[in-house]
Amino acid sequence: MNSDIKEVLYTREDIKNIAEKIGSQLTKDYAGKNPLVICVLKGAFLFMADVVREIKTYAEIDFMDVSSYGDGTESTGEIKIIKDLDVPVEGRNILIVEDIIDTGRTLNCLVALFEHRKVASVKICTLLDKPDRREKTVKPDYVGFKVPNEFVVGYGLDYQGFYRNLPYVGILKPEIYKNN
Ligand SMILES: O=P(O)(O)OC[C@H]1O[C@H](OP(=O)(O)OP(=O)(O)O)[C@H](O)[C@@H]1O
Ligand code: HPA
Repeated sequence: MNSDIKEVLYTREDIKNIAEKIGSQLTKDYAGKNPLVICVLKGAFLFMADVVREIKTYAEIDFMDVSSYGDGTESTGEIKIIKDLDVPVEGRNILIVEDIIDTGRTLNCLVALFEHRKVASVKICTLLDKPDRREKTVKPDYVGFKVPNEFVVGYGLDYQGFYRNLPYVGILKPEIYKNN
């Protein structure tokens, strides 16, 4: 699996450090606000686990499974809600935790959905931001790292279901996905 990686961008240590930094900011920003912290499955599961353990104030957590249509390296439009939240969100302060913002379609749709559900506030925390690929407006509030316009995997991010268990973020060798 490691041999499919062209370059390691962020190690587990880098990610641990940035999660601590973001977590301490979130602790300040959300003190007294009882946020609902939402993990967007599946990609955000590891980063979510890191970040919530660094939030030192009351916070509820929930999970949503959304997927862009299609299953290659290109996302193809609208999102599909596979699993919705367990709790109502009207009037809540929502923090969405994501692994990556790429074209922005997923988060653009999700933010619109939460606004439609009349939340008090909605903010975005993402491990990775790939701004060069943006098609839809998304303004992340907490960003771990900006990544170049390359297909990255690991630490939750997949290619066709694999590589999520890599303990780092790396660039996938193009020959891996170009052969498919
Ligand atoms: O900004 P975008 O172009 O919309 O891309 C970002 C989204 O794509 C990935 O999810 P995916 O739909 O592949 O599902 P997964 O999290 O289960 O891997 C990623 O986890 C983000 O949710
Ligand atoms: O670079 C990426 N890697 C994995 N999944 C993704 N979903 C959007 N962009 C990416």
